[in-house]
Amino acid sequence: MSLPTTFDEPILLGVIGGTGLYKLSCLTPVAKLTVQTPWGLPSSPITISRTPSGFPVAFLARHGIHHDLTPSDVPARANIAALKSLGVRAIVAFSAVGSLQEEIAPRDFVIPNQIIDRTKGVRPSSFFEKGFVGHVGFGDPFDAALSEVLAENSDVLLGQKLHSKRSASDKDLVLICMEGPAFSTRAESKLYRSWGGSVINMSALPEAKLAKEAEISYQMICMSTDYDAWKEDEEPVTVEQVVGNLTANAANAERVISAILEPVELAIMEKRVGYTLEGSMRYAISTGPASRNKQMAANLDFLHTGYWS
Ligand SMILES: CSC[C@H]1O[C@H](OP(=O)(O)O)[C@H](O)[C@@H]1O
Ligand SMILES: Nc1ncnc2[nH]cnc12
Repeated sequence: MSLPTTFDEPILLGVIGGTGLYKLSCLTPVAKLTVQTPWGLPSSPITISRTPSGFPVAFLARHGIHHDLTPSDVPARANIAALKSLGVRAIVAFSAVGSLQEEIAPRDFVIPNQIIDRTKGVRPSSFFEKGFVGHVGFGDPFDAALSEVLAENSDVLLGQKLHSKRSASDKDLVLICMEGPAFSTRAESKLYRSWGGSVINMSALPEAKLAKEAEISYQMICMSTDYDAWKEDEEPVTVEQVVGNLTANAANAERVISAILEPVELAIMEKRVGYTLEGSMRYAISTGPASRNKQMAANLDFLHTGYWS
């Protein structure tokens, strides 16, 4: 059945699916949008569905619906800009991750609060470039209010643990984002453990940075699929292991998705989530008005309409 290709209401919540999550199977799609942006097309068409109480949710498959994009090739700027253009205020992003700590078992879920960047500078990582320079604060890469709503509502796993930082005194949950596509060596994996890494993936960056620049609240929910390569008594991770654990744990992923969508939508409607960054980019520009590149200014107007025009 072909779906409508337009949708006229603002869509406040976006979900980005990672490896193994190519659609929101708990919801029925009501529209499928192809959104062109100044940074190209997103990884996939954006599917709109409604939650049981009628809130629209926008879903995007990070690697494409057939998983044909490597982590380095994901058009993250187009993905974030496309969601922003639909009115999205908050993004819940899913990711398959390796565990760097014994206590985070494969199939556990993790809501990290910090990131260490181990990408290699090959991914366009900002909407701001030469000719229009802007700087965004990234000390706290994830949105604390969104993270709290997710932590409160995700503890629905059968037989597995949810790891989240609920108070200032809890240990940081640090996500290492590496370039890939090859997995880490054993030596790298041990190095990341010595840095305090909790989990590792190839996808949090630049997604999280771009969401900040777009003034969108962003939090990643990670599903652990393996112990990476640091465990001497185990074979290092393979993609079969990742996919096997994702498949075996699909019911828990569904449970988490079904449990979080409505509380997050409600938090956005009540402005508890999705508004902390509003207006922050307006004053984050270093280039003087007369010296700004006109094409870039036009592109940025797609993201933040009227801020600098
Ligand atoms: C297929 S294993 C490595 C791959 O899985 C994760 O993808 P995503 O974060 O989109 O779920 C990881 O980041 C790598 O891209
Ligand atoms: N060990 C690992 N390293 C990087 N990305 C991953 N995604 C799932 N497992 C991973």
